[in-house]
Amino acid sequence: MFHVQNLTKKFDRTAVVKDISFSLEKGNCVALLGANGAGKTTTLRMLSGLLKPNGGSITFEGAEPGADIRSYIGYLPQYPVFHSWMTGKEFLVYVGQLAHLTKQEATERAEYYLERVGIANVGNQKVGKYSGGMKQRLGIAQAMIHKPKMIMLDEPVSSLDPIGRREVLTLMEELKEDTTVLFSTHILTDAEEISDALLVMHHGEILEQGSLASLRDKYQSAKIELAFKTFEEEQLEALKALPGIGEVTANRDGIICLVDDTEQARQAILTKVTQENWALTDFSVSKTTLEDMFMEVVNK
Ligand SMILES: Nc1ncnc2c1ncn2[C@@H]1O[C@H](COP(=O)(O)OP(=O)(O)OP(=O)(O)O)[C@@H](O)[C@H]1O
Repeated sequence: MFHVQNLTKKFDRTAVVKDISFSLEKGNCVALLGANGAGKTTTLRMLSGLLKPNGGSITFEGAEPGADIRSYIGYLPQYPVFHSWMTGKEFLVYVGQLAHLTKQEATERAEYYLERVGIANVGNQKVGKYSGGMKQRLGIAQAMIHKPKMIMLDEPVSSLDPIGRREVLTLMEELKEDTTVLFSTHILTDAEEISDALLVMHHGEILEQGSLASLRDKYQSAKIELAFKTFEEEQLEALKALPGIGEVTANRDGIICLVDDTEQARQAILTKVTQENWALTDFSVSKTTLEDMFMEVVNK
């Protein structure tokens, strides 16, 4: 329902978003995942109509040709500015009127969205007294007030404490019943927890995209993690030579073996450990995580 084609942005002569293309399905919650400086904010600002691209197109299915896309999109910036002397309700009525609603419509919507995002009880309190989590909820209500087809949230939970973070993540997951949600994050577990699909951005490019399930299918593999009381380089080499084992890497916590055949690899490792009398302190069989996938994609 929403298509981005060959979108590019340059600052001076440096391209920070490089020819990116993707589509979003209606009613999905999609994470734009990338490290600091990857180009996420620049992308969201272009998609929300705040920044002019140097090239490419953004289209909504069913939109009038040449229509202002801002009426289809709600946007919550990474550092939203609220008028702290206003109450939450006054603020929403104000932004509703800026979005060309009548005062009565804006008031009705303000009441509805205060309820929808779970802060109706503090709607008549000054925003200056809100916690970080309440402010983000108010920011989401502000982005929804004109009933957009899609909302874009830039790092919506990165400044919140664990409780606020949980509340806002749950709310975002619920919101896809009302609208499509695109949010940026550098936190892999947040993306994994609530999104249906991922766009993996690195140095201005979308390196990988797809549903969480399809990316898991493509990248997820079994792994065996080992730790020894003392670690020698020869152990690494010996493990690499065993049957059923793919790539072997060492980090400060131990050794990670990606395995092609879990049972064969498990038996081969344990036999080798016994034969060599290596002092094994940890042994676990698991699956690679989204973080492993991210590292694989960005290091390709
Ligand atoms: N107005 C600007 N002028 C020049 N360079 C800019 C401007 N805005 C962003 N950049 C550069 O573009 C690159 C991408 O920045 P952007 O803020 O889009 O990344 P990000 O993925 O959102 O990072 P973060 O997670 O740190 O917010 C960075 O190298 C940044 O320094």
